[in-house]
Amino acid sequence: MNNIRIILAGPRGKMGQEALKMIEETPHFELVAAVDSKNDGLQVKDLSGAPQSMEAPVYDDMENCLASIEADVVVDLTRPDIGKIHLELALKHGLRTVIGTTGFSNEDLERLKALAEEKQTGAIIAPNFAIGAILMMKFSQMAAKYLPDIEIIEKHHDQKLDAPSGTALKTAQLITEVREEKKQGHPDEREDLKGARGAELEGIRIHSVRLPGLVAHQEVIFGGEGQVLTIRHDSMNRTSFMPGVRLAVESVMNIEGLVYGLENIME
Ligand SMILES: NC(=O)C1=CN([C@@H]2O[C@H](COP(=O)(O)OP(=O)(O)OC[C@H]3O[C@@H](n4cnc5c(N)ncnc54)[C@H](O)[C@@H]3O)[C@@H](O)[C@H]2O)C=CC1
Ligand SMILES: O=C(O)C1=N[C@H](C(=O)O)C[C@H](O)C1
Repeated sequence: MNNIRIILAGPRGKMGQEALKMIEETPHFELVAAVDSKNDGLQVKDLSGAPQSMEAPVYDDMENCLASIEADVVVDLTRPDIGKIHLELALKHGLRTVIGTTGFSNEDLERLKALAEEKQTGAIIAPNFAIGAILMMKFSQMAAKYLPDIEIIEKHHDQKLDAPSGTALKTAQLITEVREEKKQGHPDEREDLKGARGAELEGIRIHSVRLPGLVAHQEVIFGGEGQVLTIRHDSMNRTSFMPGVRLAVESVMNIEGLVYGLENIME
């Protein structure tokens, strides 16, 4: 297999540091540059938490990096607002792209899909890279056909910027593919404290918890007459996401167009 040359955006972040280790440990991956919010001109090995063997330049601007560096794939693990911009820039340069940030609207997805097709390149947006979380979403879609009253509780660390999580949104979207929109709870229920019933997507309630000590956790709760089914996934650390990042980088080399969700590339 030829080496896959990677530009990583967000190398100092919690996910970025894990991704650097994963790239270093993968024989056919090669880090050719990193894009950080600062530290232009340094080497990746100079960044805190980076492996000392990584002799790739750091850029503080994605456009400069793309203009200067030959690469195969851009991996973005930055922030919801920045991931979107980086994806568009990378696609315009005809580069393959793996995006771990969330917050893409349906309009964004349509626009970026058209751009990937126009540039005849591939992109993967993965709201969750953990294989267990993908299974949780698939099992939830399966269960929703039979138990259509559903609430989602997602719990994350208190540094998370977006709510609800991309995983909760993707779970709800997958469920809406197999379940009619429905009003849940009592027809006359009221919120005496705003937000008490959580957010709503086609009748599915989504509740977001943010606390120190948490990493990334989700429960999908299905209620039926005399029974409750809970499907739950926990990421205890960020290493849990790395097999999925590796799979996405390898897979994006062979796809054309935009793929939204790792479930679409898992065999
Ligand atoms: N898809 C998935 O499975 C997962 C996705 N995430 C998402 O990945 C992103 C990163 O998560 P964490 O590492 O926990 O966050 P973090 O806050 O620890 O790291 C984000 C990094 O991005 C950098 N950054 C900000 N603006 C930038 C720019 N313009 N250019 C380059 N770098 C920039 C920051 O300096 C920081 O080092 C978040 O959006 C999070 O929601 C996190 C975990 C799993
Ligand atoms: O910000 C995080 O940490 C995570 N973000 C993703 C999301 O929004 O679902 C994936 C995972 O839950 C961790």
